[in-house]
Amino acid sequence: MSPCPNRFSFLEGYIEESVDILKRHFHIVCHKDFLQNPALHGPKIQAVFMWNCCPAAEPSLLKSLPSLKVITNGGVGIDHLDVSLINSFGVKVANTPGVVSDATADIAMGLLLASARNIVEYNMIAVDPKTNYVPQNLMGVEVTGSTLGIIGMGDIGYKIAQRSKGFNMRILYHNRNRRSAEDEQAVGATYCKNMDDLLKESDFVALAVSLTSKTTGLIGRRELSVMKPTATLVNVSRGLVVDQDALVEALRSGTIRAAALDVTHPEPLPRDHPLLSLPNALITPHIGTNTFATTMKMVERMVENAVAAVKGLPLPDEVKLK
Ligand SMILES: O=CC(=O)O
Repeated sequence: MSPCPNRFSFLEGYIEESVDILKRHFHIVCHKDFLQNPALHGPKIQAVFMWNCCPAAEPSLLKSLPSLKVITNGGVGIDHLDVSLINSFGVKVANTPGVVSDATADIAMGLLLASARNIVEYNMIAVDPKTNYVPQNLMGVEVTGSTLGIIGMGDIGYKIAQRSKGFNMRILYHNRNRRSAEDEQAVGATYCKNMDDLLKESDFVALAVSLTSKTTGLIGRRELSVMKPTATLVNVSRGLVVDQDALVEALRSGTIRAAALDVTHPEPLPRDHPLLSLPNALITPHIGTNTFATTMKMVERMVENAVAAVKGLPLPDEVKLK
């Protein structure tokens, strides 16, 4: 793609190397600069580049961007965007599916292993010379050969299954649609039409669904009570998929063993949130895609979507309402 200095876009929260990619194709207007003079910048903006932590694309913003062709989101989840509202302004929405799946599946496995084997606690013990090292008091649970239940078997869920196969895990999955027999065989996954069957049998339950009205609160008090008391809940989807109050209660009462969460609601959690002080909750601040390689791939894909929209061409990853 050739440089196109007549294209304008927002910019917020980008690493330097990715800014270079953006600048090859767009003049950049940072969100904070835009806010200082919307009347000057607004009419020129043709593409908004955003992450899910950015301010929402509200009607007042959309009205102030008459030349806008596309909102291009870094990441697969677009639950923070009202696609039909945005489309009603003649603006397309794009995301970056595919390129985020490996890194997100890696984080799911990282959380699973860290929680199972108390890696964070042991790191604290190892670096604190005052602590007595008594491993018997902090036994981990075995990952190899255990049962993993994956809820949401899209690209990310499937990549979690691929990784789990290397740990000789028994893999159960629950998904709106059953995967093909070849997909199931390739990772040795068994379909559970009924989610409770998966919850009852799994030592680890990994959530990899998109957040929709159907998946909001999918794991609540009842579902947690169906899980084994020795089970660990891993969430790399969205915080709202889990009823957090019910989760706190389940972790306190021993209804389940532990939770390892890359996503919460809200993000970040307020400093006094009970989840932050529970010894059996391991929290990371939504870093599923946060590697250099994946970030660069996301930005490249965001740019491809934006350039296509500005040129009036089909978008590689347009989000279309079903
Ligand atoms: O949260 C990350 C994503 O939606 O890709």
